[in-house]
Amino acid sequence: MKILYETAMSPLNLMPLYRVWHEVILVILIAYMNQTRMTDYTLAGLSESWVGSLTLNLLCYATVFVPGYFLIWYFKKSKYIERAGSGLVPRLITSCVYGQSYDKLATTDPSHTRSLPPEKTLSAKCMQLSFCFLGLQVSYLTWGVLQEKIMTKEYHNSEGSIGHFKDSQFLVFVNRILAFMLAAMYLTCSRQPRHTAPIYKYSYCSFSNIMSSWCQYEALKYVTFPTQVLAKASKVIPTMIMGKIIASKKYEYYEYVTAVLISIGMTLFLLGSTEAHGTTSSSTTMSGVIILVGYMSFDAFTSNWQGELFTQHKMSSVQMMCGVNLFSCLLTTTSLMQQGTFSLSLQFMLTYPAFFWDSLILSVCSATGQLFIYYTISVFGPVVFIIIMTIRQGLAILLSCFIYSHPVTLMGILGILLVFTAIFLRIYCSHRLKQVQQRKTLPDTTKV
Ligand SMILES: Nc1ncnc2c1ncn2[C@@H]1O[C@H](COP(=O)(O)OS(=O)(=O)O)[C@@H](OP(=O)(O)O)[C@H]1O
Repeated sequence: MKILYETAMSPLNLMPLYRVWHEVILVILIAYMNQTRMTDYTLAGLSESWVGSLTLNLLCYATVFVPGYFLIWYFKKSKYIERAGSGLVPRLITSCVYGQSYDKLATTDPSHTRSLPPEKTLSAKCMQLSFCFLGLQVSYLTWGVLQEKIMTKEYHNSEGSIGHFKDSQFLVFVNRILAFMLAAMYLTCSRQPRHTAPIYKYSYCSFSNIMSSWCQYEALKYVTFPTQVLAKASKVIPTMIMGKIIASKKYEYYEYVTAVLISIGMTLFLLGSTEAHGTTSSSTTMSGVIILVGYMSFDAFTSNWQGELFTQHKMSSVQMMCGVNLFSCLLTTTSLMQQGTFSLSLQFMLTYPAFFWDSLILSVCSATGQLFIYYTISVFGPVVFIIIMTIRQGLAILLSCFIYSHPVTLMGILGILLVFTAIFLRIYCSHRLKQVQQRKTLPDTTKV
């Protein structure tokens, strides 16, 4: 049994294992088609229903995750770390599977024994928050405009042909590859804290991030505009619930109350200021509700998991950006290649040079936006980040009302007032709470 296990898991045998996995996928697909009486349909047909398209995507991602899972399991089971040498490959395997223990580093690396930075003053914190807020708004407002342009614009070339680009997964890939390259370049030229997290841990939030993007695009086909607005405007509530599940976080009452007020205010504003365009559906179906719940859960998981990684491993935001995008590139490339759409999108890029330039600017905005995302989560945590992103949706609508001279209704104005009151309340209560806590701890410190 031991010999069988060792032969199967030997690195030399990994290629056949990988091929076997492809065979397994084909068998599952055929079984799926048989079971659902879809034998006459092609894979393209399968991807037309959301369940089919989701199954296809998940199977493609599984070709990365399943071998990865078995490799990690094998290295841990065989206690690889105890016999790992000092070459490049052992170091790489150790970083991917185990990371470097923070305690171990503290004894060897002086940069890890330094004391914590002093607590920032209120005005310094306000400056930092305004920096994150402005950075996220500018990057993602531009990104939103460009994304809509790419997905709706007709592209022309010098030979007179016209084309529409429709593959959102390719856009996600283009955004991630540039972000990964920029982060990797920055890491090689700058001094960074020692990286302690096992690299595979980034794959969880990378997967949830890709899945939340997929759900977001897919949901548009199955839900009415008000349902979609309600889901997007109330993202802060699932984020807090997920924080309780993942990190056992405790929130104060004022945080729950202001989260609900922000959600109600944003819903009123978005419903009061926009018309129901952009959605192809005139009714909300069960499928739509399932996909929206998926969107909110994956989105809430992503930022909370990232927040937890920052807390546990103290990596820099660029290290996080590099790690997450590494897996996002791996997952999206695998899926695009296996579904045969990668070459089609590249072909589109070659045929329509204007599309190349639009995608490049889109990825630059996305990469800048990601820098701000990771910085905001590392300094202020996932809930503040989600509130800023929720406000972004409101600002995007306000901007379009301003550009296209749409009026903002009374309900919209009430919504804005409610959101700002809730934010003010949140800042005020958090400040008051800190003062009370400081007063409580003051007698203890004077005794010492
Ligand atoms: N936590 C975290 N980490 C990394 N990237 C993230 C995160 N949250 C949002 N995003 C990316 O930001 C893009 C906009 O996301 P959303 O449309 O969900 O944001 S929002 O609706 O404005 O709240 C969107 O980019 P694309 O995936 O390229 O569409 C999200 O993937």
